[in-house]
Amino acid sequence: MDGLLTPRESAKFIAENSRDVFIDHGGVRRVAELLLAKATGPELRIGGWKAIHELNPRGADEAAVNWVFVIDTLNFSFWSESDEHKCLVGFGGKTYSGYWSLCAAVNRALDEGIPITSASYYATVTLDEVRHILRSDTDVPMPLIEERHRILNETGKILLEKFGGSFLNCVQKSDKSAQKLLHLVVENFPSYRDVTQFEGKRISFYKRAQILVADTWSVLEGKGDGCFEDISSITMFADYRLPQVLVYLGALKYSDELLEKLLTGEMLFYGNRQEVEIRGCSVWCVELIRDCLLELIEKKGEETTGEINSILLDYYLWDYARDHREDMKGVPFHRTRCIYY
Ligand SMILES: Nc1nc2c(c(CN[C@H]3C=C[C@H](O)[C@@H]3O)cn2[C@@H]2O[C@H](COP(=O)(O)O)[C@@H](O)[C@H]2O)c(=O)[nH]1
Repeated sequence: MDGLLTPRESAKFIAENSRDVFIDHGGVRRVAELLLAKATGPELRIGGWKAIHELNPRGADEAAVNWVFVIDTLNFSFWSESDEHKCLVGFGGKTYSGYWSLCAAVNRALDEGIPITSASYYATVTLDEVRHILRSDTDVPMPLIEERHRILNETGKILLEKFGGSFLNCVQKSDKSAQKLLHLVVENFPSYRDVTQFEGKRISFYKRAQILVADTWSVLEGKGDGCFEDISSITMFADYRLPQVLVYLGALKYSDELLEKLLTGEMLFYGNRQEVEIRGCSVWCVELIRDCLLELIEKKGEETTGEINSILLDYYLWDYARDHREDMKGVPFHRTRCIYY
């Protein structure tokens, strides 16, 4: 699309023109110092994706790549009105909420013999079947079930028509370029087109497309078809958890007016100025944290296992938010109901 800014350009432009969201450079440095202590640990490396998360596939084969594709096609909007009443999914003796409830539901379906990761199945899956597959153990269903059904049918049909029914074919068409894969995804799959406008410019976040590239890189362990030479060009993924944790850690600040609005639980519509500022400033904030961290590692002369990029920082901060849910209770996340994040 002409005049469309890349996610990185969009984030920089938004941060430079934001009125209600601000990056705190002292906070950026403090987060970089927090991460420095982890720089040589198991979290800030590609292997963490499998080692830390039991629901993620163990394999690196075509089935694992197609698991990632269907998960990231549905990877949006898990937040519930009240934290006490939410969708929960039991699997393997554990109970999962939020994003993990989706992974648990997909793994439960596979265990029940439902081929939910096969495009030939989900291209024509019915709404009732999707309701069964994503069913909650509580009386609160997973949000946006109808949209998830529509997107599964749409995405499955396109994968069958254009990529022989397997996302691995799409990956192989990218010639080991993360940017080429990102653009193949957004050009062919409409539900991934996370674009809007800000101050008269057309901006892109591509949150689900970027996390799809990142998760493909992770599931393939950065090897073979997943050896993207430009993987570090992928920015952090603009969801609703990362802003919350960046505010909690002091790297991001909201104006009093915006904070008041979020504390009352008011919804922000997709593309609303303040919603765009929250997402854009969060992406730019993580870029600055990464730059600061790489400087600190340089100064310390520390050897790290492989390059630390925005993907690994994002994964770490997202897991951190999960592990500190209680401590973060006082910091609101922004409530936008949409299919993009
Ligand atoms: N920025 C960013 N956002 C991420 C993820 C993930 C999970 N992905 C990786 C992490 C571990 C696995 O290994 C996956 O590879 C989900 N989300 C978003 O969060 C929201 C759900 O939050 P809660 O309601 O608390 O479950 C929703 O918008 C969802 O889209 C990530 O990593 N980064």
